[in-house]
Amino acid sequence: MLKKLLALTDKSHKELKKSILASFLAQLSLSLPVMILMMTFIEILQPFWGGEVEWPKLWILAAASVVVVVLAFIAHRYEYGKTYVTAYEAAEEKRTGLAEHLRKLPLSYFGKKDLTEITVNMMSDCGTIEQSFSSIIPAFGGTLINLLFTCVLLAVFDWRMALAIFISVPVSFGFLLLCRTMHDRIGRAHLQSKLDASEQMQEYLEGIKVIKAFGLGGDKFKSLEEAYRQLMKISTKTETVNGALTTISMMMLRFSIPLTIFVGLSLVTAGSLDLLYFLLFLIFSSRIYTSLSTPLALWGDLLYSLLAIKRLHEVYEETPMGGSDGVVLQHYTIEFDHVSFGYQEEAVIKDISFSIPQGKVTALVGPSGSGKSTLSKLIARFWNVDAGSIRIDGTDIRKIDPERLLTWISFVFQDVVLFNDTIYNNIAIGKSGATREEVEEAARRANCHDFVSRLPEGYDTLVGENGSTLSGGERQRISIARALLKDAPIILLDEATASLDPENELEIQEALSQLIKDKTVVVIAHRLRTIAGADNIVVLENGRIAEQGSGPELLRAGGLYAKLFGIQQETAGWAVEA
Ligand SMILES: Nc1ncnc2c1ncn2[C@@H]1O[C@H](COP(=O)(O)OP(=O)(O)OP(=O)(O)O)[C@@H](O)[C@H]1O
Repeated sequence: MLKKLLALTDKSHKELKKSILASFLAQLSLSLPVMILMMTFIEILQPFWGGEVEWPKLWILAAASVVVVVLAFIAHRYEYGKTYVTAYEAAEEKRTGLAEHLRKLPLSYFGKKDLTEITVNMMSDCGTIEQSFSSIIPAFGGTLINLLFTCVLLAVFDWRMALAIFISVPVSFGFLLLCRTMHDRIGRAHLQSKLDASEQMQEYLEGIKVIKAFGLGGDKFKSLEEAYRQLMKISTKTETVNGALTTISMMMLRFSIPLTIFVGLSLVTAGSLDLLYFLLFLIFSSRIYTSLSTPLALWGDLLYSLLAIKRLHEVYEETPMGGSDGVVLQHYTIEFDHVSFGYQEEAVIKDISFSIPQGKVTALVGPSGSGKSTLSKLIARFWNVDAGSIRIDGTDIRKIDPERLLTWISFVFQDVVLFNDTIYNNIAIGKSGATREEVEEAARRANCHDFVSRLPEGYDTLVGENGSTLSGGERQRISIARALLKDAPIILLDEATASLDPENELEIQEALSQLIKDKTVVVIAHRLRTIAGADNIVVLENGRIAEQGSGPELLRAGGLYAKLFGIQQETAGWAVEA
């Protein structure tokens, strides 16, 4: 049950059971001295009701006390080790498992969820799991088992007194169970509010340049402030409700005290319970209620953890893209066969069929929003098509595992993604196990070597977050070096030189020429002169193919391509005028 409820792996389930057992043993080790004390009292007070003190028994009890102290020490050490180790292991397992799972999800998932939500899932929800595994679930489970154990033990002494002591336990937990819907509602609102505040903070930090440039500090800060005020309010409300419910349940629990006194006195008066036993039951019951306050106080936290775990597992319920990782491709001709696709309901690509021959350069052109980038990302299976199929070497790409498919494809985008790592490592991710010579050779061919050599630490220079210490052109060349190292047979280029100065552009054009030699290339072009020599130019308009052919053919045809070409010729002479 625990395994299903918390969606645990076999290993975590086993470890969690061990930490509950450890918590039980630790609590038992605290109860045992009280029992020994009870038995010692009974023994010492024997003369009061006409018996005799049995000294050997007292010596055994004294020895038992020493053993119990040692056991208590061991049990607490074991509990500490088990609970924390289990918690950190479970959180680590969840975080890495989640990261791995996310990698396999289609990009459409990331369209539905933004990055902040995923980050909160990974950090905050996993943190809640860490806390619940270290201090909530073991303590809760351990106390309940200890309670059951004590209940049975006391029932052996006198079942009527045990019943009077424990009767309020199911009542107060029953009350908490009845209030679960309220707990869940507030817990969900709290989690959502935390997410909203994180989103606001992320937007604030990401947009700090724009905020400064446009003087939006006041407005943006106000919405951030409001998000945190809301979080403060809902946090206070959560604590108030939790506190009130816990207090009520504890009061219910303590109803058993007068009941125990009443039952005890009745039994003593009727002569069926010794006064001494009655007093000892009273002492013991007060201890039980103190230890019971732990699970009652943890109840709210437990439900909150379950909500966080549930939210985390909604991510796991998203199905990764299927496909075999054993597919082998011999040729790299790409065919679009009546492909339609839309990010939402509306189709962005409409019944498109065309072929991208192996070893040739195919350019995709068209007005902004016509679907060029979408087509290139469909080749890499970032999304599955809605209708029709895309085939490489005759194999429908939906039959190929996405990670396997990407081994044959290299991307060079305008918005280069670099990791906050050394230049060397940023290039080396192109090929696992690449040698230093291979990395430097790729850097040379991508025109990176000269600028890298001028840096104080050369290839070991850290590039900052997303390469913030490098220029746009340098970042671009590193991404080309990475693609050169990967040496994939299919290259997808999203016109990489559009935003660069002429000198940088030349260097990148040279690097790109190296990259695309003998490859199957799909290039998305914004400036038509850069793809005038492409083998085939596919002109898109509103998600459909308007025309295709070579540059001269299309110019002669006088269609959309010729029109776009004409516009670009006119704007080529544009200049800022005072
Ligand atoms: N992730 C997305 N989610 C929803 N809609 C999207 C997404 N990406 C693109 N679109 C929409 O799909 C359409 C085609 O976009 P796409 O980026 O393929 O066009 P494009 O021809 O490459 O444009 P541009 O030349 O401006 O880069 C546009 O209407 C765009 O708004």
